[in-house]
Amino acid sequence: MTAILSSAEHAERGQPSGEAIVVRGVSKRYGQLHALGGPIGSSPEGVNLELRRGELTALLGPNGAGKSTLIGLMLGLESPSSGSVRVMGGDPRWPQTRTRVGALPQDLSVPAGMTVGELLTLYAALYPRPLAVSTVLELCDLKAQARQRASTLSGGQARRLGFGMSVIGDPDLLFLDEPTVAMDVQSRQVFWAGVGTMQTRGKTIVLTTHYLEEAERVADRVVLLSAGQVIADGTPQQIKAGVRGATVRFVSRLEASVLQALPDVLEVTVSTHPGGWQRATLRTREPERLLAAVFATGAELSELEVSHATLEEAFLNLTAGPKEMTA
Ligand SMILES: Nc1ncnc2c1ncn2[C@@H]1O[C@H](COP(=O)(O)OP(=O)(O)OP(=O)(O)O)[C@@H](O)[C@H]1O
Repeated sequence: MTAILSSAEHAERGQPSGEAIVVRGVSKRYGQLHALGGPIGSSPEGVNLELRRGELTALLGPNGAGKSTLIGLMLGLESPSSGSVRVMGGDPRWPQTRTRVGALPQDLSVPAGMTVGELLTLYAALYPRPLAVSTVLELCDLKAQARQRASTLSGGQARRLGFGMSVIGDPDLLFLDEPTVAMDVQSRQVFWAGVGTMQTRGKTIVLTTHYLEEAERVADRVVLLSAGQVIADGTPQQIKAGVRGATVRFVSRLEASVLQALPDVLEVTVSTHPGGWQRATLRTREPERLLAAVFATGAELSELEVSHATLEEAFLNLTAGPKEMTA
C-alpha cells in the first residue's frame, strides 16, 4: 500500500470504542472473480480497515475497484467470503445495528404516488428515535415540495429526498454512495451543508464518489481501492504528498524551446500573454531544481505559482501503477 497511515497506526490512534467500522481480512468472491481481497502473489490477502467514529471517509477507486462491494458488506447486504465486518461493535446484519445506520444507495427509487412528506413520515416510523420530518425537510431543502408527489421531483430534488430518507432515523453511521450524481450546483451546496450538519453532530460518514474535488474538500480521510485492494489510506493531504511533482506557472518572455530544455521538465504548455509575454505551465518532479534553473536564466518573471498534485492527479497516479511519478 502507498504511504500513508497503516491500519495498525489507525487502530493505535483510536480506542476500540472509537471505531465505527472494523473490517478484518475480508474478501468477497463472485464465482472465480475476486471483487474484494483475493490473492496477492501466492498468498490470499483480505482487506483490513478501521473507520473511526465521527470521521468522514471517502472511499475512492476506479470502476470495478470494489467500493460498492465493500459498502454492501458494511451494510450487511452481503456476507464476506472470508474475514469479518463489525459495524458500531456489532454484526451489520443484526437489526439493532441496522437501525443505527442510514444509507443513500446509487439506485434509489421512490414509491410512486406518495408525497415527500408522507414518505419521510413513513420512514421515520421505522426507527426508534427519528428526527422530526420538518427538520429533515429543512435539512434537504424540500419544505416547498413537502406536498408534492415524490415521483414528480427533479433528479437533483429526488437525490436530496434520498439524503433525507437516509438521515431521518438519526443514524450514527451514514453511507452515501455517489450522492451528488444528477445534482446541479445549488443542490450540491444544499446537500453538502446537510452533510456538514450531520458531521457537526458527530456522525460517521462513508462516501463514495467519482468527483475527486468534492472528496478532497470534504473528507477527513481517503481510502483508495484498486482491484479489490486498499492501495492508499490517509488524509487527502497525505495522499497528495505521496505523489511527487508539481505544476509551476509563470509569465515571462522565455520561449517554449528554452523551457523544454530546463532540467526535470515533464511537460510544457505555453500560451501567449499581452505585450509579447508568454504564460508558461510546467509539470515537474523536482519543482525546487526547476525553479533554480528558471531563475538562473535571469529572465524577468511575474505571476509565479507552484501547486502540488491535486487529489485527482494523485488518484490517477496511484491507480495507473508503479511506473509513473509515485514517490
Ligand atoms: N453480484 C455480483 N455478481 C458478480 N460480480 C459482481 C457482483 N457485484 C459486483 N461484481 C463485480 O465485482 C467487481 C467490483 O464491483 P463493485 O461494484 O464493487 O465496484 P465499484 O468500485 O463499486 O465500481 P463503480 O465505481 O463502477 O460503481 C466488479 O468486477 C463487478 O463486476
